[in-house]
This record gives sequence, structure tokens and C-alpha cells, in this order.
Amino acid sequence: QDAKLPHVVILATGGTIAGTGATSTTTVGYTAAKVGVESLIKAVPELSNVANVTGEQVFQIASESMTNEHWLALAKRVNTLLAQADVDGIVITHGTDTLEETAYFLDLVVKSNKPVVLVGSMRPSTAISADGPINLYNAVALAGSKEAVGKGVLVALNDQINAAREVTKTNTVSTDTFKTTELGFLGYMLDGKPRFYRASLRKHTAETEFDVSGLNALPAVDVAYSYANVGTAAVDAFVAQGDVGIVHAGTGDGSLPARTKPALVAARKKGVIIVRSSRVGQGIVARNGEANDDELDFVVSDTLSPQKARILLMLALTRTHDTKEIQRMFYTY
Ligand SMILES: NC(=O)CC[C@H](N)C(=O)O
Repeated sequence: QDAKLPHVVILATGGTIAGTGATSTTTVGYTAAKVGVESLIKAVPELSNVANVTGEQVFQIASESMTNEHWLALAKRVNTLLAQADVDGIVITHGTDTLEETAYFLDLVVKSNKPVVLVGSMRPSTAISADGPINLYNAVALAGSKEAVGKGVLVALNDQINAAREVTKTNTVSTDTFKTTELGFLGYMLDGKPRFYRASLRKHTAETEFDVSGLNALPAVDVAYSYANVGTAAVDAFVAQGDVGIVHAGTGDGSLPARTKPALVAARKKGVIIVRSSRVGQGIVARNGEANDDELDFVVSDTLSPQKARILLMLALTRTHDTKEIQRMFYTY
């Protein structure tokens, strides 16, 4: 322990960074979520140069199995830790599949300016040139840095720092998979130090209006994906199971197929909140663009991906069912 260094807590949740393969050349077909947090820390003795590190095993799962309940538990633990004067920052080790979703959820519900950094890896811990150790080193250095304070929840892999709202996984297997396409990543990690060049302008963390401290569940919201020849089966099933919100991952700029639109309109008439988003991955879904949202009483996702629009809609529905208010939130966060 070095009194001059920041105290960074590593919350381990599983994923490939904690994965093990049969051989050193196994980079797919390995088992995720095997190695415990103490082993992750021991594997990178250089961590002690940049922070006093303590670890907690919060879950041990592959991140495709992440649930709303996991998120609520994780967010509560993060908020409790960050309220402690002796904690300077948090690193969350995570599978990469839903890493961007957990990051955005925390961006909306963490009530602190202290750094929260999500990190993962694409190669298991047993692989040649495993990317986990350097990614973990950079994440701990970032979470302990003054520069990361107030920047919102960050995603740092492959020497790049990204904002939770915009980052997405873009490649199934490459180590260079997390990208903030178009809007750009925020900065680099170089020799264990952050170099920031920009910041996200949307509200996050300490400025958030969302509060999960008293919540044990989140409103039921699902994503209906659109494609040629799509029908109404997904929308109908979501309504039948009692969803209070549906995010429509539309084609193009959030267009509504002739066959699906009446099902969405009927769902809205039953009280379900509809968010028009796009499966394209870049650009704005504009209000009253591809559809008359004022008339239909729909909400647009702006630039949020469908999976992140789902998160904001769930949190919005913990506060209000007023579509004007929900639209304001989609232009705020
Ligand atoms: N690279 C990874 O972390 C993927 C492993 C696993 N599918 C997960 O997301 O946890």
C-alpha cells in the first residue's frame, strides 16, 4: 500500500478477461468467466505502480447472460463504494458482448463524479498475447486518474478511452473491437496515463435524474428488430407478455414497415411506450421524420442504438409515462 496512490476497487463480473482456453492458441471456443478477481490482480503486478487495488467478485458470468437484476445489484454496489471517502475509482471487468450496455446503464445511474471504467478482453487469460492484462492495467490507471473525474462512465480497451453512451462492439473476435464510430473516442492510454482530447456533452453520472437505490426490478422493455418481410409476431408477443415499452430497431432512419406499424400503433393505444430507433448503427432518428411521432405519440431514440435506447426507456419509465418527458430524456442523456 502506497499512501500517495489512489485506491481503485476492481469489481469482477466474468467474461473473457476471466476466461481460460484449452491451449495457448485457443482464442475462440474457450470458457469465459473462470478466473477469480484475486488471480486477475495477481497476474498484473504492475497494478501496484498506479493504484492500491482491492478486488470483489460481484458475479462470474458471460455477459450475454447479464440481466436487469445484475445491473441493479452492480449499480448499488458502485454507488455504495463511491460514497466512501477512501475509494477513488472503480474498474469493472466484464464480458465484451454487453459491456457497452452495462456501461451506459451505469452512466445513467451512478451518482458520483469519481471514475468508473469498464474493461474486458477479447482473448482469454491463457492465450498468447492475451489483451486482458494490459487492458486491466490501463483501466486501473485510468480509474485512479484525476483526468477521468467527471467524464462519465468510460470504456477502455486496446489503449483507447470511450464514452459509455457512444461506444459499441464492432467486431466479433478482433482485439480492436470497441469503437466510437463517427463521434470519436475520447482519448488514449499511453504508458499508464490518460490523454483526453474530448468529452461527451450528454448528461451522465452525478447529473443524472435516475435513482435505482430503491428499485428491485426495472420496467419490462424489449427490442423488436426490423428487416424485409417482418411481421407483427415480436411486437404482439411483447405486448402479450406485458411489456410497458418497446424499442423498434427500424431499418434506415427508423422507418416503420407497413405490416408492423399498425401493431405498434395498437400497442401505443394500450399504453405501451414506443421508441423508434435504427438498426443502422450511425446517425440520428429524427422526430417526425420517417413517421409522424407527434400524431402517433411515439418517442425517437436520437442517436442511441436500440440496445441503449432500451436502457434509457426502462429508466425513463421508472419516473414517468409522459411521452414528452421521455422524449426530453432522450435528448438529454
Ligand atoms: N470477449 C468476451 O468477453 C466475450 C465472452 C462472452 N461472450 C462475454 O461477453 O462474456
